[in-house]
Order: sequence, then C-alpha cells, then structure tokens
Amino acid sequence: MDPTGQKYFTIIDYVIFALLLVASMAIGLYYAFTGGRQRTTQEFMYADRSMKCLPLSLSLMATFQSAVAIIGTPAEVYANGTQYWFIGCSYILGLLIPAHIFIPLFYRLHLTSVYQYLELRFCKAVRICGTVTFIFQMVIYMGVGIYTPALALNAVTGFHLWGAVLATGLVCTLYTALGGLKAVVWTDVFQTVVMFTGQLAVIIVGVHQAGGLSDAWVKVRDGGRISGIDLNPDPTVRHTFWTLGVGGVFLMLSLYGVNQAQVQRYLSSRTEKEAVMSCYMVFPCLQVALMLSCLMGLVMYACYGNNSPLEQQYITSKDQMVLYFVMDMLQNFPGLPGLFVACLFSASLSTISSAFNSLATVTMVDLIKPHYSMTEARATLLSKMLALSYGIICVAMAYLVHLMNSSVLQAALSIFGMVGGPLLGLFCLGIFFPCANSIGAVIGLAAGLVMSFWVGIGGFLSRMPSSVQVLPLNSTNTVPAASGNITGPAVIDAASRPVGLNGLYSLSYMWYSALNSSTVVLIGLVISFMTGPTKGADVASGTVYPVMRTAQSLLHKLVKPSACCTSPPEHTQIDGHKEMNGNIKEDAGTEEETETFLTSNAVSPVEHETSV
Ligand SMILES: O=C(O)CCCC[C@@H]1SC[C@@H]2NC(=O)N[C@@H]21
Ligand code: NA
Repeated sequence: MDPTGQKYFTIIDYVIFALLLVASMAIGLYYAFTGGRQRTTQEFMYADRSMKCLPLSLSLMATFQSAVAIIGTPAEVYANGTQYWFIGCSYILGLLIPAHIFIPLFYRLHLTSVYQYLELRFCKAVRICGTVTFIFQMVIYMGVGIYTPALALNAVTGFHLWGAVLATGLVCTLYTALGGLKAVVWTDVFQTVVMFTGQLAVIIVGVHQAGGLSDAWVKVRDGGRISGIDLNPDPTVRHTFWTLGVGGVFLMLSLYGVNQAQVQRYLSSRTEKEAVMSCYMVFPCLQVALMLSCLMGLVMYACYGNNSPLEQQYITSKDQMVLYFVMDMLQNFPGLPGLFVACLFSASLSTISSAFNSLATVTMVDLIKPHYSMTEARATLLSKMLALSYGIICVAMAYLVHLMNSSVLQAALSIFGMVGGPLLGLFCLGIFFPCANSIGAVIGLAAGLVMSFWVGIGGFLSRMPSSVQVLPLNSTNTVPAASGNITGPAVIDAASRPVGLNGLYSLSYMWYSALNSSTVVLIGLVISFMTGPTKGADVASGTVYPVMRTAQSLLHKLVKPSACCTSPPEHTQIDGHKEMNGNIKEDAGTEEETETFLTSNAVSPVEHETSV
C-alpha cells in the first residue's frame, strides 16, 4: 500500500470484474434469442408466467439487496455495533403478510401491474398517482444503487468513477432491454451466488488476519460492537429493537408487499402456490445476506479496532470502509479483490435490472397502453426502448446522488420510507378499508407524501451543522444524533430530548414507512367519511381483504377446533387448470372463486382489464 492508502488492482482483478459483466450479458442475450425470443409483452414482462419458486426467491432477495447493503451495512455495524441486525426480526411479519394477504389478492385479480389494482378498487386517477409515485421512488433508488459501488471503487482503487457507472449502466440496460424478466431473474440468481461468495471470501480472510475466530470475537466484544437488544421506546433513537424490528416491518411491506418489482415476480409464477412459496423462501436468503454483511462489519472492527482508516484520513466517508478493508486485507490474494468488486457490482446490477424492468412495465401497462392501442410487436419494442431510456435516466440520477452526501444505507432506506411508505398506505387503505373512496385515496396519498418530505427534509436540514452546534461526542448532553452518524455511544439526557416539531424532525428514519403509511390511511379515511364513504356493495369484487371474516374464522377455529377439519370457504383450492395464472381467459369459475375468497358482499364483478 503506498502512503496515500491508495491500492491498485492487478490484472486478474480486472479480468474477474470483466468476466462478471460478460457472464451477465451472456445470460441476457441467451434469453433474448431463445424461448419466445421476447416477442410478446407477456414474455418480456412476465416470463410467460412460468417461473419456479427457487430462482424467483433469489431474484426477490437480490432486487432489494444492492451494493448499498454490501457497503452500507458493514459500515453501520463497524461504527455502531450489531443493533442493525435486529432488522432481521422484521422479515418474519414483513414476508408473512405479503404471502398471505397481498400475493393471493393480487394473484387472483390477474393483474398486469400492481397499480391496476388501484383502478379496480378506486379509479384511474388513483392508479396514475400510484404509478408516478413508484416511478419517482425507483428512479432515485436506482441512482443510489448505481452510484454506490462506483464511488467506493473510485475512492479506493482509482478505478475511473464514471467509467464504472457507464459500464454497469450499459451492460445492465442491454441485457434487461434484450432479455426481459427471464434474463433479469436468471442474472439475479447468478449475481446472488457471486455476492455471497465474494462476501464469504472476505470474511474468512478477515477473520484469519484478525488472528482467528476467538481473537476476533474478543476484540469485537471488548470493543462494545456486540449490542444487546435495545428496548428503548424513544422513537428518536436511530436504531433500537422497535425502530428496526417494528419500523422495519412497514419497510418490508412497502418493498415485498406492494412494490411493482416484487409483485411482478409473484405474478410471473406458474401458480399462486409457487408465488407464496417464493415469498417464504426469501426469508432464509435475506437472513443469510444480513448475516454476511453484519459479520463483515464485525470482522472489519476486529482488524482495525477504533483506529479506522477514516481517522487516518485514508478514506473520506465511512461508506468507503469496506472496499478499503478488502483492498487492505486481500492485497496478497490476487483475484480476491476482483471477486469482491464483482460481488459489489453483482449486487448493483441485480437491483438496477429489476428496477429498469419494473419501470418499463408500469410505464407501458399503466401510462401508455390504456391510452394508445398498438400491436403486440410495437408494444414489446416500446417496452425495450423504455428500459433503455430508464438506463440513461439512471446514470443521470447517479450524478445527482453524487451531490447529496449521506450514508448510502440511510439514504436508500429513507427513500423507501419517504416514498414507499405512502404507497404502502395507499394499498392498505384500499385493501383493508372498504369504506375508503377515490378522493380519500388521492388526498391521503398526497398527505402521506407531504408528511414524508416534511419530516424527511426537515430532519435532514435540522441535522445540518450550521443550525445546531455540534458538541464533542464525549460530552454527556450531546445533541440528539439525528443524522445517526455518531460513532461512539451517545448519551441523550432528558433535558436535550427534542420536543414538538423538533421531535418529529429527529424521528428515526426507520419509522418513516410506518409514519407515512399511517398518515395516508388516517387522512384517506377522514376524507372518505367527509365525502361519502363507499358502500361495501359498491366495492369491486376481489379488491378487499375481509379482515373481520378472516378474524372470525380464525377465532372459530380456535374456539371449535373440530370445525377446522371442514375446509374453510376462503381457501378452496381452485382446481389445476384454473390455478394457472395470467394466460387463461378469465372464466366465470375463476371469478366466483375470487369472489368467495375475498369479499362476502360482492356485486357483479367489474370488467377487469383483460390481462395483457
Ligand atoms: O441494499 C439496498 O439496496 C437497500 C438496503 C436494504 C433494503 C432493505 S433493508 C430490509 C430488506 N433487507 C434487505 O436485504 N434489503 C431490504
Ligand atoms: Na441487488
């Protein structure tokens, strides 16, 4: 390592990195020229609804596991300890609720885009609002996703920043635009294997460098990085069991319950059971991913202790820690730095390709198709052009992220909370509250977005150093660490606890999803009651989840276990050929099945838009 801490790639590292891009490209081209050769939107967007649960579950996990998690989570654990690991508790409800409420509901409506649900339940305007909000969320998120690895790579290895961004963006855009969802899912599978291998390699070498497992354990334990469960109910404390384990559930629901990228994967399943299974199988994948990135943070601490390269000015932001660590530790293992960088870009590619594909799908299905009729060939070509143009927008977004300097993990999770939260609220308003009407939905969504930007931006600004004098960390009455980039344990005594508006501004970012989704539901219901609530009978069949009926039948089973041997009406398995999703024309049988499952008081089923 030369004095400036700069590290250099060997030729092998570049070769491994290039191999990753070539392999991803090859998978994409394979699906562009085999099967139906991506000639229909059914294949381009939904893989002909033939996907099996194993590749789907890896793709579902990879979609929201980008370089942000690979770089940001270890940096978080290095600086603040393993409290963040408790976010794994939110995966239980965060996946069970989608598996048993959202997936069956969306699957049996034979949706083409999740926003079509909003038109079925409310009206076209609500669908448009939902679609535009989603596009806004994913475009910003893509910017973070493509920029993060390039930034870290450039800072540590001198790898040309915009060269990396363009290389990633180009390869990703091409295989997504050419290979459609099949290519995206199978490259996600390949990239997940690379991700796990790369992280595991670094952890093993790191533990070895720290003097072996027992020495490493003693160092992280004595360094206070093994955090116990923190049950502090204060919502302004950045990471506690409540903000991560409960606040995280809302974050997970906004991603794995109602986000188009994930719903599209559920809808591309061969049967509803496969879709539910794929959701279940995400759980172990996510836990492994979380474990690997948290262990990486601990190993970094075991190797560096408190005198991190940050203090030694080798790097300028804690998000460069991981790559610096990798180059520092793997310097003598030619090829391993390249493997880890391939892992980093795999994480990035698998997220951005899913974002491109879902953005192209909703733009086509929700914004273009309902207004312009066109041939299947033209629609597929236009979808590919859209995927291409989103690629260009994404690189532009990367530049914007370049300007905003905050921890990438917090930036990504804040985007989900600030934009994904209101969207979650909009769907919950529709699914759980039959009385909610379209006006309530639109105004509720607007209120949720206003709330999220008010608290999000307000919180961001209130952390700016100018507005608040930053006391030395070792003082007891430290200013509440709203930005969360404190390194040592901060003592927030009662006197300095923020109150009123300031309290709202210093709310932990992990509560954004819960706060914003609740705001949408609350305002949505108030406005609905003020403007004439929808009558149960007017609700479109299959668009409401019967909370009361389900609660009653569960209670019934508890009270009279003998009753459970009769198959409950809700879960009648529709027989084989009807269980297939998508391709079949909706026949009365399926409609009736949907009806018995979802609402008791249905009227004649509304004319659903035929599935694409
Ligand atoms: O990695 C990213 O791109 C964003 C950070 C992780 C997003 C959330 S956190 C909870 C869930 N677990 C994951 O691995 N990803 C999602
Ligand atoms: Na990813």
